[in-house]
Amino acid sequence: MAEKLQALKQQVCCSIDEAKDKLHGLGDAIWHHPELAYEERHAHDTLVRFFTQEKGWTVEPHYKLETAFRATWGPVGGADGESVVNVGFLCEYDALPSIGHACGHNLIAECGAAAALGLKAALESEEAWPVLIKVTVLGTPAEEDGGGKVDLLQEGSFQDLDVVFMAHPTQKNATYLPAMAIHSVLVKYHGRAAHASAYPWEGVNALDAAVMAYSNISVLRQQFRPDWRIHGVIKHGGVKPNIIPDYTELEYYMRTASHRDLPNITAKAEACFHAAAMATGCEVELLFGKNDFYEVLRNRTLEDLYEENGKALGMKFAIDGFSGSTDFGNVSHAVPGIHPYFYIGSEALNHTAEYTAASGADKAQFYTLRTAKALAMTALDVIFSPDVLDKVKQEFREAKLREEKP
Ligand SMILES: NCCCC(=O)N[C@@H](CCCN)C(=O)O
Repeated sequence: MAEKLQALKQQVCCSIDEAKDKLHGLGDAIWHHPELAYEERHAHDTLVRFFTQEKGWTVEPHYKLETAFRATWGPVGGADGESVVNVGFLCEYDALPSIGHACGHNLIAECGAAAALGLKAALESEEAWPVLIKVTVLGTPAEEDGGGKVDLLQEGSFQDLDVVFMAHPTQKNATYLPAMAIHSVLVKYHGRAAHASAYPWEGVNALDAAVMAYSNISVLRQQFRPDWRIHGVIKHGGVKPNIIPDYTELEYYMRTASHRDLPNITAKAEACFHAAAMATGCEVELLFGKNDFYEVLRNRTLEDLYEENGKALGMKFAIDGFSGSTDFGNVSHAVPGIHPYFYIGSEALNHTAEYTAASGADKAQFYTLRTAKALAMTALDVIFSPDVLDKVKQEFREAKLREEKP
């Protein structure tokens, strides 16, 4: 049995290696054409074309969202009437404003596609499987802004999946990093314009409100728990020194270790925004983001298997580190899964121009495809033994119960 599983894992690796040029072409096409959240039309079309050209995939473009897609293969194996084990791989492909693929989501898309291709090839190489198996690739837009996975969860797109996999590029390999829950808000101050020299007393200064809000938050921050974060930018700050700004806009991200604390951090931040409005006489409007992201619910069974497979491929794993937030967090509360991080051959930091360069460099290819192999090998572990899937699901149920306790 163990030898058979090893042979299948070998098949995963060979198939991904054989497909490396077209997989590189996929990641490259997305990297060269960065698109913002919910606008990833080129990436969507590129991925849809890719899976349409591959044999055996049923592809659904514009799946529930304009720039989402689903590609499915199977079911294969098993006997009639058996329930299907449906393994999901997720592809992200949105970029950041101004700096392109500075978070390497082009590589996430490539990695998800590669893992799915590798797993399919291994499954095809074997005639008899004890269970019915299906492979699903979900193209999930808008991770950087909005949360396409949360939209898709609300549409029921994850309901028939048993386990989900994706991986995110960063400076090291890690089976897990503590992604934070996040809530966002757009803050708009409305004041009154006036000539800033001739009759300033007629004005109501919306920039003063924005600056006070920024300072209030900065003061508040020193009383935060170490695992809370808040950060913002002034998106509009006025147009000319001699016009008292009648409109300003800020955007803030509020993060906590658990989504249960988001209402607490939000209430504190709201007080800061309202205080600035009251002090300056401005009106304030708070527009909260449509989807909160949850922290990632861990599945150690999957993490351990992934680490074992990664190590067999030569990966070295870090045991600590920091992260931002991800809408995979919400997925992990609905379906067991993992969201490991992978090194791409560069020490550059995510969300910098240097990282954009690193995620488009040829050097990143080896690491991305190695990660895809480890994901597909882990999927094989789950498929190959019903006990492993039972353990994964049991751990998920227990984590949910713990998490739901008051
Ligand atoms: N953990 C993956 C990092 C990806 C990332 O940077 N995501 C953004 C999400 C912002 C959602 N509005 C982040 O700032 O954490």
